[in-house]
Amino acid sequence: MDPVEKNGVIDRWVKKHLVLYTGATRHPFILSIRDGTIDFSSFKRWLGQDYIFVREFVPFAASVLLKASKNSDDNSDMEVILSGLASLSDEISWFKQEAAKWDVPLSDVVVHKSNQNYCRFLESLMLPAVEYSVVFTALWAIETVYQESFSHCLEDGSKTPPELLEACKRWGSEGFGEFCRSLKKIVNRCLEKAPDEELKKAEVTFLHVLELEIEFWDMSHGGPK
Ligand SMILES: Cc1ncc(CO)c(N)n1
Repeated sequence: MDPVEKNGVIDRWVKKHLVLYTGATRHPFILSIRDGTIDFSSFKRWLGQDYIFVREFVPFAASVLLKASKNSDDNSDMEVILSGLASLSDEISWFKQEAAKWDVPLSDVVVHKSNQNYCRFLESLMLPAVEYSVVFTALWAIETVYQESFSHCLEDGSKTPPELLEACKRWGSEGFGEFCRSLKKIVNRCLEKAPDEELKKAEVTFLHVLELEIEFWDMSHGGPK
């Protein structure tokens, strides 16, 4: 393993903020999928809300792509982000299919407050003035929380209901894990070179993503509406 990856900024931050990080990646909602006790009405609520989130996430990812084309000193960044965007197209189709299967009408989902806050945060990051390393930190964190959460539901010994396996595999699969590792390498490289003030901003952004992810899971968790 290369030394940058082993001792990179990201690993330091994850260690430093482990309680919050674990709060986002081992949330009761995810644990209830893993132990098979999940209430399907919670899953349906998550499905409808996440479809809305993902639609907002597309322009955010596109804004990161735009920044990569202007600011990045490594040509391969763009290819990594582009592959992420391509899978988002597939993901939107999946949400539509899945929603039809579960009878979740996507056309009249009422956007929940926590989701709205999260989408507003994404919008604030799309502004041209927000640094590449800062938005890339957010991109990495957003994807990684899902990767760490859903892969946990696929580990040996988990009792994930068969109906939810496909959802877990979308983000929990080895392929998505590889994508997240590519993102992490890019963030670490950007942060190595970032001035202190920018580094501080990126760390605050990381923490903010973790908080918003926890609120998103909180919103999804619980019994029927
Ligand atoms: C809330 C949320 N966070 C992260 C992801 C991963 O793309 C997602 N689909 N939704």
